[in-house]
Amino acid sequence: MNVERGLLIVLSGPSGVGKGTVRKALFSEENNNLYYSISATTRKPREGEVDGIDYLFKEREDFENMIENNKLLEWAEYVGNYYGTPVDYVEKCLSEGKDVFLEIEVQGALQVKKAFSEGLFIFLAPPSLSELKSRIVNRGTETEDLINNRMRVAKEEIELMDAYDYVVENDKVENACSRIRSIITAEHCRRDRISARYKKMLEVE
Ligand SMILES: Nc1nc2c(ncn2[C@@H]2O[C@H](COP(=O)(O)OP(=O)(O)O)[C@@H](O)[C@H]2O)c(=O)[nH]1
Ligand SMILES: Nc1ncnc2c1ncn2[C@@H]1O[C@H](COP(=O)(O)OP(=O)(O)O)[C@@H](O)[C@H]1O
Repeated sequence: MNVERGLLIVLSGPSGVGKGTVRKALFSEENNNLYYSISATTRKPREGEVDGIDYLFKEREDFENMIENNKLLEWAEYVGNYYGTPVDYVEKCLSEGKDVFLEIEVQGALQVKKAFSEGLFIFLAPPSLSELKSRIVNRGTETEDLINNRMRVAKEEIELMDAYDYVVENDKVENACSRIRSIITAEHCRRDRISARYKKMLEVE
């Protein structure tokens, strides 16, 4: 049977805007056809993070082998560490008609856009730069140097938001989630899957 390919959904935006929080909220609800792609990284696990759930934690050498062997759909070096999307999982889901959700930084999202222009690209934006900084500070996972580094990168990333299909403001987590759900629903309708089914039915008539 010919299965319609799934939708590749890319959520991106500056560090600290709430990508992880919004993604976890989205996945805490029932998602019939949405699958999260777990990234590989050379970053050390934070307290409470679990290998194989939050990330696939790798040594630099292992990550570089993945790059060399084309095991990554995209990868980026971000504030001193590598992050990348294992390609096999994404391809397998899409070919089975499942929607795949990537939560990645901006350089990586733009790489995916080049390879998969049919993807759905969503930029999560903070209500303001000062709110972004206080979210990073309040999260308490970064030293002052790293915070300044992330804010510097964030400003560069925000300038790239027009390259995305949609910009979603993360004022409240539940608002951002409902906007993202609406966008996914609308995208499925836009891609005309139902009309393709009808065309087949009409051919049989
Ligand atoms: N390009 C790319 N970026 C990723 C990937 N996985 C995570 N990231 C991004 O890397 C950045 C740093 O992630 P992390 O160290 O977990 O910090 P946090 O997201 O700011 O809490 C974030 O913007 C993530 O969205 C990936 O597979 N590829
Ligand atoms: N809508 C929101 N309002 C207030 N705080 C938020 C919101 N979304 C996320 N946060 C908080 O901001 C901080 C950064 O969120 P996180 O999900 O780690 O961001 P990212 O994954 O984009 O780096 C966390 O402390 C989180 O609880």
